[in-house]
Amino acid sequence: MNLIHLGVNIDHIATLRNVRGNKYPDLVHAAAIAEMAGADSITIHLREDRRHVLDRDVQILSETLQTQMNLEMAMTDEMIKIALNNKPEYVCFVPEKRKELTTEGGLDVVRQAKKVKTAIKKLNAAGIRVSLFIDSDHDQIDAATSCGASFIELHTGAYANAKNPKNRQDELKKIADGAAYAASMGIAVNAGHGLNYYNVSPVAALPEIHELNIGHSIISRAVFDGLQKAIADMKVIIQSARN
Ligand SMILES: CC(=O)[C@@H](O)[C@H](O)COP(=O)(O)O
Ligand SMILES: NCC(=O)COP(=O)(O)O
Repeated sequence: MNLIHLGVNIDHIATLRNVRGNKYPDLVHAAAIAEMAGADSITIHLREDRRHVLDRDVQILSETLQTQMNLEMAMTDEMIKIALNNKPEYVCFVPEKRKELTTEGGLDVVRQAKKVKTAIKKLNAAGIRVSLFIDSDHDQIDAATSCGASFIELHTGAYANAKNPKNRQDELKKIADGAAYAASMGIAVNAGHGLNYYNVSPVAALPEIHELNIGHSIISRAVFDGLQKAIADMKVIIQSARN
């Protein structure tokens, strides 16, 4: 069987923690559960605005992860320094816009090929492999290959957000075409963004895809999956206090 890997993105555990400035829910705890459940890698996106994952999380997770860290980040000197200090197995360069709710598009590797190449060289020299989060476009795939990236991650957001079946099918075709083209160029292919329990299967079926990175939908489902027990546990505690 052609195995596919699952990278679990735990950003939104940090969103929940930061909203109250608490110590919980803790990312180390979340990552350990994800790994015990079968995650092949743990993805975290250290955003420049630190809206969820924090520098401290990267540092602690780099000491505790049993699998592999896929550190998503903007391609800036500050972020590259953080990666070099923490040595994740993978860095994935992602474009960031300050006001976006979540990542809106792929990295323009064609336009900044020289900068991408230099950054990849620096990280590779420290033993860190680099992935580029790009749209499914032949020119971008060619540029990623010639810059020396180990992987590309195809942005599945347009597919996931498509409002009608025809658009969704068109977006799926683009991803399928990009995956096949990238494989023919000899570069490994991951994919992710906005994948959920209802839309993931057609993407997972594409044979060239090595790993899917999925976060928001998994963390969201976990809330409902655990809600009944969480309430029952609290009932036991408050009732026991009266006994
Ligand atoms: C690159 C990508 O698709 C995800 O990492 C996404 O950007 C997660 O970041 P947020 O959790 O901040 O949306
Ligand atoms: N790189 C994509 C990712 O990490 C997960 O994104 P999402 O499932 O939270 O949209």
